[in-house]
Amino acid sequence: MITEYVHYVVPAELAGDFETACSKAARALSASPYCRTYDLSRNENQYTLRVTWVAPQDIPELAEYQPFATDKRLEEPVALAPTLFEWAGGAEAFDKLFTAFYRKVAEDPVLAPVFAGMNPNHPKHVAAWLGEVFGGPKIYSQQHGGHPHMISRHLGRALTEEQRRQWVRVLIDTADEVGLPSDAEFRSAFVGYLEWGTRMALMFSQPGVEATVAEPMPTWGWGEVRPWF
Ligand code: HEM
Repeated sequence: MITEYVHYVVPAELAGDFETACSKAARALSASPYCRTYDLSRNENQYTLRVTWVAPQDIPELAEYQPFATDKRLEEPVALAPTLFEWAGGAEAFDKLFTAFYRKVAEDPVLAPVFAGMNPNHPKHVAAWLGEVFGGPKIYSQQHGGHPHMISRHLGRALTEEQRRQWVRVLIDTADEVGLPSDAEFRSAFVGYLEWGTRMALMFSQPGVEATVAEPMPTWGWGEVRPWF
């Protein structure tokens, strides 16, 4: 495992082009089996790209922006925090969570009608989605159509705030029931993603919304609080 940092100084008039190139690079990073996490931070006209690679080969360049790269370095992480996927218990934990969740959904007066025509493999697909977002294998991207497919499954559904809240509430109850880690750090990251993800799903589902489906998979990390390990 290795972390790459690239520091860029980009003139204001090229900031838009730079960010477009970064979105393109994000899609490549998201699809790369060698890339574990990435993020881009900005401070006025300075950007820092941080990428954690499984192996140091296959590192793509933002070629046209190399002239603006002022510093590039590779670091062996001293102690890399486990991914949320690993901390949660891996693929088995996510399968267990969503199998139990959709059993409860079928009995829930608010959610059952929404999922009445659900594909029987839906729980497995959502488990693969969340596992990948949380740093697990890129199964949803490689086998289930990735971000475009997930977004397209919500388009036009006109979900309501009541349904969104109930989805979150039932999933949190299920997480307790199946014994997902209950430490404050994991739960804060978990609930943070659920809040973000469900609000995005609600937004994309509204009538007339045309989503940019070609966005890369989101990746979720520990956020402000890291685990004690
Ligand atoms: C963090 C939030 C969410 C995530 C990660 C998520 C994930 C997904 C994924 C991955 C799919 C496509 C499954 C496939 O590939 O077959 C999907 C479909 C769907 N989602 Fe969501 N979803 C979220 C929020 C919601 C909410 C809040 C609702 C409604 C209350 C909802 C309703 C649906 C429905 C009805 C489908 C289609 C199910 C089917 O026919 O198979 N989703 N969702």
